[in-house]
Amino acid sequence: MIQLEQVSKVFALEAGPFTALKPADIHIGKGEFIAIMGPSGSGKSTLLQLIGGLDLPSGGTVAVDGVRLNELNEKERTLFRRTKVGFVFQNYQLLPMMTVAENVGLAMAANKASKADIRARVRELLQDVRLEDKEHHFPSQLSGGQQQRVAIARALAMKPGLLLADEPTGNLDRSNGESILQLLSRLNKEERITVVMVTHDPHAAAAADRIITIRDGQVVRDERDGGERT
Ligand SMILES: Nc1ncnc2c1ncn2[C@@H]1O[C@H](COP(=O)(O)OP(=O)(O)OP(=O)(O)O)[C@@H](O)[C@H]1O
Repeated sequence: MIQLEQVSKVFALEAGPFTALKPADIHIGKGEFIAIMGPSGSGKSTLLQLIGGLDLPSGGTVAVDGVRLNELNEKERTLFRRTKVGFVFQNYQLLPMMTVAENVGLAMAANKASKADIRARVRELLQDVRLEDKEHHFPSQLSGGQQQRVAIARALAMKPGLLLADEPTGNLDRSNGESILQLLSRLNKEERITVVMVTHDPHAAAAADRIITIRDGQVVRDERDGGERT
């Protein structure tokens, strides 16, 4: 489903070029649940952004469902992100002036879906994350765990096959973090959504079926079910 071939990322800094990701080959199959681990600054978020087309590599290619992201123009890449990928962030990134229902329906509204379709899908999603009674609340009226569940519902609005989560449990206590991990696992197992989650928490990573470890911009380990792959 996702193929990274010799993908690298170099940032041009005043002090000179800085390599955030050294050339890496990573293949992610449909329906996998992957954790990307590594110390702070090792390149985890950079890798996630390349997979999701939020950024383009300096070298190599990223292909999702056979589509090479570097061959898309800006408009096509925006459409790709909006329809094929769901993004979840550590700080939820909900819009504070919009209700839960409006936040969840945002991508559909941007894609010009009808009001009735949006209402039906939002209801379905909020049931899925067990927040059907919070439809008219504003994000500030919810707990962190609830806000993250809204963010996950929002990410799923366009029925993407791929969910990318950057430290989704990073701001949550153990029990709220646990419920987010269970939700991601259920979406992965029951709805066959491919999940790629960045985390530095080994407990969170244990929810995944495969753990890719990065250090200093280099993939140093790729482990599945306790057995090493590379
Ligand atoms: N836009 C940018 N411009 C310059 N340098 C960047 C940029 N984005 C990331 N970097 C650098 O690339 C390296 C990798 O950053 P990245 O955010 O991928 O790390 P990370 O493993 O996700 O870290 P953390 O766990 O702290 O979030 C860091 O040294 C960072 O400073």
